[in-house]
Amino acid sequence: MYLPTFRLDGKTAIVTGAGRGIGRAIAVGLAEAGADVAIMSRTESDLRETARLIEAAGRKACMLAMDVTERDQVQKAVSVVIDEFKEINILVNNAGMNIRSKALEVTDEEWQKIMDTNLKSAFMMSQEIGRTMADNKNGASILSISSVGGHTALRTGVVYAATKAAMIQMTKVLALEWGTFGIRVNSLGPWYFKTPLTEKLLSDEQYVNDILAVTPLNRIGELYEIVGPAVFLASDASSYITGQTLFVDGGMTIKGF
Ligand SMILES: NC(=O)C1=CN([C@@H]2O[C@H](COP(=O)(O)OP(=O)(O)OC[C@H]3O[C@@H](n4cnc5c(N)ncnc54)[C@H](OP(=O)(O)O)[C@@H]3O)[C@@H](O)[C@H]2O)C=CC1
Ligand SMILES: C[C@H](O)[C@@H]1OC(=O)[C@H](O)[C@@H]1O
Repeated sequence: MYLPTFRLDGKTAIVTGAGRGIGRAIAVGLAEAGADVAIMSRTESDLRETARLIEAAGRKACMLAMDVTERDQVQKAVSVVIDEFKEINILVNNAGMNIRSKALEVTDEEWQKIMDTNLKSAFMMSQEIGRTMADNKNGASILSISSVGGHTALRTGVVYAATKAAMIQMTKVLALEWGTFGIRVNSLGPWYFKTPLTEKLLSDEQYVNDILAVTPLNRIGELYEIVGPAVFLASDASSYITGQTLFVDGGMTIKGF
């Protein structure tokens, strides 16, 4: 038999920023693949809807309304999830935001907010959960949601791009350090998907035309198209893959002329 399993039956996962958008899609997709899923964001009503979808998929949901930029809240949330699920096999660092200022207009507050939400949160979550994964040596998987903006220049903000590029490097170094514990660390680099973060931009016809002009598949991605790669990297089907970034971008990052 050559085909490995893409299923996650008996596994447990944590997804940050799972209240809506890509995080909700990945959280529900992991549940549909068999995992019990802990979900984190600040808006409880959003989390309740995601939890409903996870339970509709027949899996357990553990809801944590919290701020991923605060170390004490991260530590408390991880401890609650360990109490509930006993161990954590999969971490998805998805929480993120952007303030699309031109470089000359970026304020110190904007810098800090984007850095804390996108990068510091992913590192703190990886540290706090990596500790437990290292103890369990159970073949864990950490997946961070970077962006094509971590690989190529976008007009959507220098600070955001810096956080997403840093996530790609953080992925490589954590993969190097934690391979000995059997922990795999990878990233996904999405191009545009329609979510609350991008809804306004994607309602502008000219902006969408500009996107399609640099996208070989000539269309915007559908949320299920980011879920498949996420389940792949979370599952044993990618058991020999670590330190990598998989761009889910309709070909945008290879666009030449
Ligand atoms: N959509 C796209 O086209 C692309 C998105 N990405 C990346 O994908 C990830 C998800 O993006 P997307 O789904 O579009 O974004 P959304 O804004 O739709 O969702 C972001 C999620 O993160 C949560 N979140 C934000 N800040 C915090 C915080 N401090 N503490 C806890 N949760 C927080 C939000 O909930 P709440 O505000 O209630 O806390 C929300 O659930 C981001 O990292 C983004 O950079 C990358 C490339 C393209
Ligand atoms: C593709 C980018 O990650 C995405 O595009 C946006 O406008 C968002 O702010 C992100 O930068």
